[in-house]
Amino acid sequence: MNAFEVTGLNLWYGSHHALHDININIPKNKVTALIGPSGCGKSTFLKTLNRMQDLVKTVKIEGQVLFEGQDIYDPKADVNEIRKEVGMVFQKANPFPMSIYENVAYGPKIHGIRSKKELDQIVEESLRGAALWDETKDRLEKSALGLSGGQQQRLCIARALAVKPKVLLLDESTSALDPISTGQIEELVGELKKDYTVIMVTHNMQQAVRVSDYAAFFLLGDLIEFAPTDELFNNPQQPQTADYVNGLFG
Ligand SMILES: Nc1ncnc2c1ncn2[C@@H]1O[C@H](COP(=O)(O)OP(=O)(O)OP(=O)(O)O)[C@@H](O)[C@H]1O
Repeated sequence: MNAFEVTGLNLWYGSHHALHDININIPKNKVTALIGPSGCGKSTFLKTLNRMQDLVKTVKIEGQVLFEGQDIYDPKADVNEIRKEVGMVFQKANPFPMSIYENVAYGPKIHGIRSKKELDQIVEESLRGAALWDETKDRLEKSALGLSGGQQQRLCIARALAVKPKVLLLDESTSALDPISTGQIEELVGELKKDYTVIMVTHNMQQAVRVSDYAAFFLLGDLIEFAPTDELFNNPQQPQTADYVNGLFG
């Protein structure tokens, strides 16, 4: 079963044609890594999956992106609902300057949940889901800005989980972290795929190998190859993929 079915996707920033005719089916409840050299369109593609590109004025998009069979670019599609179902965590942790509890409760409150009991439960579940509960349960009222970088990034994952998404998009979410925090998030991603589809941009090929089930290799706006991660790294079908995974460029 696929989470996303993308057909003939093209994207321009003004006159710059940044994604060329992308066709890919991204499987549900798996981890898919987007890899490729800097500037090849990984983040651009990731952001087409929850319409984050709508925020960039010069962007033009053609083609189709189906999420669970629904066309997310249909003029009648509800963008807020899409962004609730397809959550995103960025490269740099960006907790709100408020308590740990309020960071996680923020999204559910915006979506209309008022009951303290229900919010308490969502906060606990989300922090547990992000492997942060044990470290924070005694300091929920303390500022989120007092957490370490790795804890802040897991808090951002908890914040994304709190609105009960189906998909998590991670845009180089470990690139600013030390190896121990990176390892914790990689372990967490392995847990998350039981309940969520995870799509992650990573610069780090070892990370893609460690964490992902499928990998998509982008080069200069083209999707060159998409395959189970083992196959893409050990038996690439395209010469450009072979050169990249063998470290010839990038
Ligand atoms: N908001 C924007 N406006 C104009 N051009 C952009 C914008 N964002 C990205 N681009 C251009 O689109 C191309 C793809 O960028 P993108 O950030 O998707 O690449 P990437 O593969 O994620 O790179 P990196 O690994 O360095 O983050 C680049 O040429 C970039 O300069």
